[in-house]
Amino acid sequence: MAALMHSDIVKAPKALLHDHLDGGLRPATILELADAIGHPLPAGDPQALGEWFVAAADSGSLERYLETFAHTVAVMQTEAGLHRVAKECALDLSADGVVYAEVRYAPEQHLERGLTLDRVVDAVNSGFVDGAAEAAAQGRPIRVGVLLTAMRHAARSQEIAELAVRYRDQGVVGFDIAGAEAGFPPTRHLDAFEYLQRENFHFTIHAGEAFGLPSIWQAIQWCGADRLGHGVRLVDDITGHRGEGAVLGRLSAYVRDKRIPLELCPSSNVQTGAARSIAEHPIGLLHDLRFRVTVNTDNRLMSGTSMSREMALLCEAFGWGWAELRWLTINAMKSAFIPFDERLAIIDEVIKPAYAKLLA
Ligand SMILES: O=c1[nH]cnc2c1ncn2[C@H]1C[C@H](O)[C@@H](CO)O1
Ligand SMILES: [Zn+2]
Repeated sequence: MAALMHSDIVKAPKALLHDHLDGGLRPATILELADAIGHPLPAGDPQALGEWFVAAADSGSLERYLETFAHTVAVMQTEAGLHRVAKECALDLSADGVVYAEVRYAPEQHLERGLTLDRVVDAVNSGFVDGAAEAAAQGRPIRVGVLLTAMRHAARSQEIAELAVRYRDQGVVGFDIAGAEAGFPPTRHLDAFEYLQRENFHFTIHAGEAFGLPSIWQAIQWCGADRLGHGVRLVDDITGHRGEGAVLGRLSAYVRDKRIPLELCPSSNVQTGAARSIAEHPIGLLHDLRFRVTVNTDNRLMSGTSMSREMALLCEAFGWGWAELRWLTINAMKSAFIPFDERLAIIDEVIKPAYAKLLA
């Protein structure tokens, strides 16, 4: 059977758990916002700027990949800029057929022009509300939940964790830490994670992307992460290959037994060197071994991608079809940070009926 086409996949409902707000701007918007504040950019038209981001992020190193965010974060320092970026994010995801998205960003990176943390969160939230309302009016409803990220090299995780909890009834559904992984273990932020656990709050941790098993082990066993951002290096704890009786070590077995969700981001991993190619991406093995695998975009701008494109690439590389896309989508929805009854409603009322038709 021919691989599913991108245009088919756009029409299917999708759930996205790992998408950075500051990694998903429209190039045209960056140009306009940068012009208004006099921020110099490496290219002068939307096409060339989009290509510049992908090429610069295609670096083979997480540290260099992260340098490209200087240009997106620079134009997200005002309420109007943040509102616009969030609104367009909701619209772009819904146009791609995403029905549920958790979008993350680090409020502490948006204070350069005098905003407070609360004003940053308010501006982003209102942008998402307006974008979701417009998407619904266009007949493509989307639910957006926000994750607040703390930067792992900085020292504001406790403050950001408290901010997330304060906004838990106003659109913020979880917490995360991101940034360079090597040299910045998750246990540096143990106080924040312990606080979040006492508050019965949800969090994910970027771990096992640029650094290996110790980072994943700390995220799960010291910090108590609900999910793993990437977690792709978990394969270092699995011996053997696809279809050849792979053997799980203690940590990978624990992650699988506990159904800890993996937020895998195939294109991003190829760009930062965490995987050699999509075809060689560990998602094939992790799928075969029935880990709780989810597919994500990470940074749509830096990877020139979308949920539908990531899925199309996987269908092409692994011969996957609607059955696998349904499995991935339900895995993601089961792993979302919104309440159980709301997750179930999206699975039963939106995802299952749509995939039943596609599979028929
Ligand atoms: O894949 C990633 N790994 C670690 N950090 C990341 C990744 N993608 C984005 N970030 C960082 C850069 C952003 O400025 C920050 C908040 O979204 O998170
Ligand atoms: Zn990420």
